[in-house]
Amino acid sequence: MSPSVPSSVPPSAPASAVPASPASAGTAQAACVSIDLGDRSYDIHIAPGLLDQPQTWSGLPRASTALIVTNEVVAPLYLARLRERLSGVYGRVESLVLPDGEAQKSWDSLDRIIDHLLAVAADRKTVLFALGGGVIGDLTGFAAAIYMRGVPFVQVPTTLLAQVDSSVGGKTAINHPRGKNMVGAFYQPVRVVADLDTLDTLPDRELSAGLAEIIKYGPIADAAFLDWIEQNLPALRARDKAALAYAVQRSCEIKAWVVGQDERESGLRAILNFGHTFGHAIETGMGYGAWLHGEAVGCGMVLASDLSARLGLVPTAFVDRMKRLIQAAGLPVVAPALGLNRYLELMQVDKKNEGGDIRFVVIEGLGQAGVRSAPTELVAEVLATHCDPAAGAPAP
Ligand SMILES: NC(=O)c1ccc[n+]([C@@H]2O[C@H](COP(=O)([O-])OP(=O)(O)OC[C@H]3O[C@@H](n4cnc5c(N)ncnc54)[C@H](O)[C@@H]3O)[C@@H](O)[C@H]2O)c1
Ligand SMILES: O=C(O)C(=O)C[C@@H](O)[C@H](O)[C@H](O)COP(=O)(O)O
Ligand SMILES: [Zn+2]
Repeated sequence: MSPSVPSSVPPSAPASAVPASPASAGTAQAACVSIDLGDRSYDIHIAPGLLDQPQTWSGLPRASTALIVTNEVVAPLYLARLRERLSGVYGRVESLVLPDGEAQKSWDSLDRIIDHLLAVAADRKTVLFALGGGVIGDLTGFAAAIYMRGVPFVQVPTTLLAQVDSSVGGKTAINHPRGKNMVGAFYQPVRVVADLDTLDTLPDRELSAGLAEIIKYGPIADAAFLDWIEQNLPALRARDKAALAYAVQRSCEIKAWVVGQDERESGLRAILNFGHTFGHAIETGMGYGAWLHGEAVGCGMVLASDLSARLGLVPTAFVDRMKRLIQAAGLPVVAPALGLNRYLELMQVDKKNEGGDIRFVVIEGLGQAGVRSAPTELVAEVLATHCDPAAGAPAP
């Protein structure tokens, strides 16, 4: 089955709200994107300054206790401010500060969250707040899904990647040494609060990682957005707030539109995995954290674009276009030489696979994606073209 994208992607924001070029740089527009999932529907709030506004935190599920889960990098930056706001809402505001890094998406960290909840006698109404990037979001979301069979949680994403992707859609997980996100649950947050001002403190390398997932939405669903990203890449890299606001909003609109139709990835949702079959293999094969998720996805999109071309679905000019854009975003475009057999072994556990066939998200035309298996010889050609033994981990 090939879940191609239907022709009607969600309409773009009104032209007046879209920064058309770097010349129109300015202040960010506040936006609210809704994700329509029946009784699991929720809003994604996107604006600068949200963290400190009392109204951001009103209307959440009532409870006596809130637990903020964050990490050692984010806590000194934002924990006190979130705690202050939440203490006006909840009688007791607890916090748990974990170490930083992709390696924390583990049984051990999950156990620490569950143990902390039990130690503070958190009841089944306790609300969890995931304050941080995708690692904290995926981990806290999974803890929320399983603690007492499910407690509400709020995503407070503080990386670009988390604001445009991981905080939205309810995929929660931890990693396994054999594969990314291998243990997890579909479990939706009750709200997403994306304060654009938190991006001010993000290192450049992490900003680029977020750009990878933004770029992804163009070829899979919205050719006009791909054009816009190309034109506005310098503004995005310079952290122009209006450009970032639009990129976050448009990414969330597209993701909400996809997830609203296929919450549990029975078909269409798989297009959000463009670049991820190769990308997850790179992350796992290199050891979690050596390549950032966004870096591996960026490079993975180059390989998946080339595979699309070799399958005769897009012209080679499209591969060159994607490679140029990904490189210009500050992302690696040369994959590590793990060897064909190791790549195949790693991709053999991909969640999209069916009946032993490795399946890739391919581009079938600008703004349209599908999921297909490919002859091993073509995969080998792609790897031979884009892997280099000199491509170690990207420089921190
Ligand atoms: N659930 C999903 O749908 C989904 C989607 C995409 C990615 N993911 C997952 O997300 C993870 C990657 O997320 P990520 O890129 O946010 O990585 P991350 O969570 O590791 O954050 C990146 C780095 O930035 C730091 N940081 C966070 N906010 C900061 C801020 N405002 N200022 C300064 N530093 C800050 C973090 O401590 C970390 O060092 C991966 O595990 C990936 O698998 C999940
Ligand atoms: O939300 C989705 O669906 C995605 O595929 C988004 C991806 O960017 C994200 O990395 C996700 O965690 C990958 O999911 P997985 O099912 O391939 O582990
Ligand atoms: Zn991803």
